[in-house]
Amino acid sequence: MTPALHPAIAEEEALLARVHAALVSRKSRRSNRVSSDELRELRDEAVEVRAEDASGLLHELALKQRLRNLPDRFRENEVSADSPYLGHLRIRDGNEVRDYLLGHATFIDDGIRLVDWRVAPVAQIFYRYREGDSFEESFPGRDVSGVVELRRVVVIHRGVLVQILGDDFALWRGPDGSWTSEDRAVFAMSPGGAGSAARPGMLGVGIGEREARTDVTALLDAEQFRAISTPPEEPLLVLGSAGSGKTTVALHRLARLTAKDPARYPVARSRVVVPEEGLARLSARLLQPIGGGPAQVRTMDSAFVALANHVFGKLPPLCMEPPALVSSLKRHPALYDALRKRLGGKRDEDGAPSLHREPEASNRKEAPSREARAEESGPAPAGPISLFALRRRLATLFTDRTFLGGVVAASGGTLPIPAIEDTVQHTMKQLAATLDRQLASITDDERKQAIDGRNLAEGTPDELAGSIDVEELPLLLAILAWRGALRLPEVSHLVLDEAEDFSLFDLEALAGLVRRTGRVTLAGDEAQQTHASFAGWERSLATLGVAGASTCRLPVSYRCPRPIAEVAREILGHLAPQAPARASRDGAPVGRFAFPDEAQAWLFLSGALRDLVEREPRASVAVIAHDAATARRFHGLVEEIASARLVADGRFTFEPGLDVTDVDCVKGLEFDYVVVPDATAAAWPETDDGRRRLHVAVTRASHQLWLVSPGTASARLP
Ligand SMILES: Nc1ncnc2c1ncn2[C@@H]1O[C@H](COP(=O)(O)OP(=O)(O)OP(=O)(O)O)[C@@H](O)[C@H]1O
Repeated sequence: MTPALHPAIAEEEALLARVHAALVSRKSRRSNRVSSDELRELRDEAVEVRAEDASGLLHELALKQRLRNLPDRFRENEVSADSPYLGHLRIRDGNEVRDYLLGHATFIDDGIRLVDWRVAPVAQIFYRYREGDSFEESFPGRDVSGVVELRRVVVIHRGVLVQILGDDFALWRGPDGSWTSEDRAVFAMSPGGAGSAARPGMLGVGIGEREARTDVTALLDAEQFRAISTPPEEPLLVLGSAGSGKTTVALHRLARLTAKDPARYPVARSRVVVPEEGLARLSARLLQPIGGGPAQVRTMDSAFVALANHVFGKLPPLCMEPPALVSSLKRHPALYDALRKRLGGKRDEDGAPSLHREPEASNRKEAPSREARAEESGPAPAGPISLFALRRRLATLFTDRTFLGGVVAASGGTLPIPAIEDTVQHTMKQLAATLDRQLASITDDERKQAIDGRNLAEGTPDELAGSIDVEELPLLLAILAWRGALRLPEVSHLVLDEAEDFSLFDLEALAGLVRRTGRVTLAGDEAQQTHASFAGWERSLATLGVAGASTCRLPVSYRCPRPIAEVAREILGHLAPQAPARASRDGAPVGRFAFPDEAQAWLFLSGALRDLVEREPRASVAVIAHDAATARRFHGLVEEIASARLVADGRFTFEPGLDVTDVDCVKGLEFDYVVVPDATAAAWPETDDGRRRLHVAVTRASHQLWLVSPGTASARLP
């Protein structure tokens, strides 16, 4: 502990004590709030008492009246005594010195100025300047200038000050209450970076020992804050490599603009759409403390089911997991172009039956009036488009080998030829009469059940009869949009995270939510696309209706320490961006282990994991396999570890412990430790897709990565 830093600790502890005292005093004044009856009694008394007693009573009356009228904003935005603020700023303006505390709520009392980072103009100074910098800023109605005398990030956990990060030092309190100092560079992101001298052969760098993490709101860098402060009416695309803070920026932007102008941008009418369940859960958790809790966070599937319900009413049964190639074809830009040519015009061009029917016969829930439609999107079609007719037209195309062959040919090799036959066969099964219809002549219901009580169709190809693929919903909505017939309720702001995974159909449909406003934030990284659906940023933005969106590229990779960032880059090979993001810190070397077969590899690994969760029960550990079946098999080996969870559907709890999962579930997520248990050439092939998927898996680690290869190691591994 550097003795020169003692005054910083004393100063911050004294400040926290003052804040706590002010909070207690505010609370007791509030609990003294008086009812109207009490006030009336006091007033009556004041009229009746003798003159010499009246002044005391009147004073009490005035005080109680004032307490009663405390503004509501203090009631809504409670400052928590457990963690009242996250930053401390001192500025000098001439002879005047002022201290500000930065938090998630406003509290101005007893000489304490605690301001909400989202709305307080002074927050700009905190994010844009460092200690010793002179500043000049324009705040609404005035210009301010001065010098930043002090700028510290603080972590207060359960009411106790546990970390102070100055611009060039880091201090933290150990469990015994003693303080330790470090150079700030070692401490760039979160406590686990310390102890990075771990040997590569040992899993564990001490991350689990500390409980409190620095609030990322206090750590935002100037670039990130600039992106967050983009005017709310401007669409914004946030790019950056894995872990550069894209999600952080997108969600903070949403929280800030909805807090600054809640009437125009009501948070409850804002929407966040992400590809997978895990990221949806994480986004909802991240939004909570920054004031974005009421925003609607949806996975793509659930968002499109809701929108299709709104437009078409009741939907047929949905096939949630169509064969992989069918799904790739239905999300591909080549299909978008081919369908747009066939079905995109206001009139059917190929003499096929009309897709429209008269409004009376429609199953649309809220058919807009013709006048409304004409006003919003030019000439109205003959009537709302019928879901039934639309599906029939699509099914005709999805069983037309010549049409599908054209799509595959136009895909530039990104769709394989078997996608044609897979799509035809799958569509035929969906077109078949449902088993219920085939068995309509059997009247005894019991005879229509299997002996285990399940429906006869369950688990058989008959199950598909009458269903439509969930991927087809955006496609149906996009066709309506092309024909000027898509009417969706507008949202106040739309965030699309992992935007490289949104197909053109998805974007065309979602454009309906922001058609007139363009109020969107997209966050993405082309190196992380895990489907062949990405059509490039330019086309994606144009399809969403925000072709001129501002773009920012975040330059620092915060999540992964340097050794992991380097391995990730080598895995990407020619797909890596020209200018690599700067890794924010060093860390433990990546562990590489090769074994002749799975039995040995996994035996070794399960022992190492058992040790790790015992040693660091507070750490988050993920075993990320290339597919769900491998994850399930590996889980079988560790299931007796109390904190081991198999996560196949993205339902992460974000509790400490061991999650065994697969790469499709983890996009956008982060774990202290990541282990890839099947780092082999077979599991992660040498294709662009294979590289990107392995890259996604390894970049989930914020402290240490292990790659375990049973059999031939992936050639992609350095
Ligand atoms: N300025 C910052 N200082 C320190 N940590 C930061 C900063 N910005 C973001 N982080 C942290 O870096 C990690 C990665 O952030 P985030 O998930 O937003 O990145 P991302 O670019 O969306 O990643 P991915 O591409 O994997 O989805 C998080 O732990 C976040 O809290």
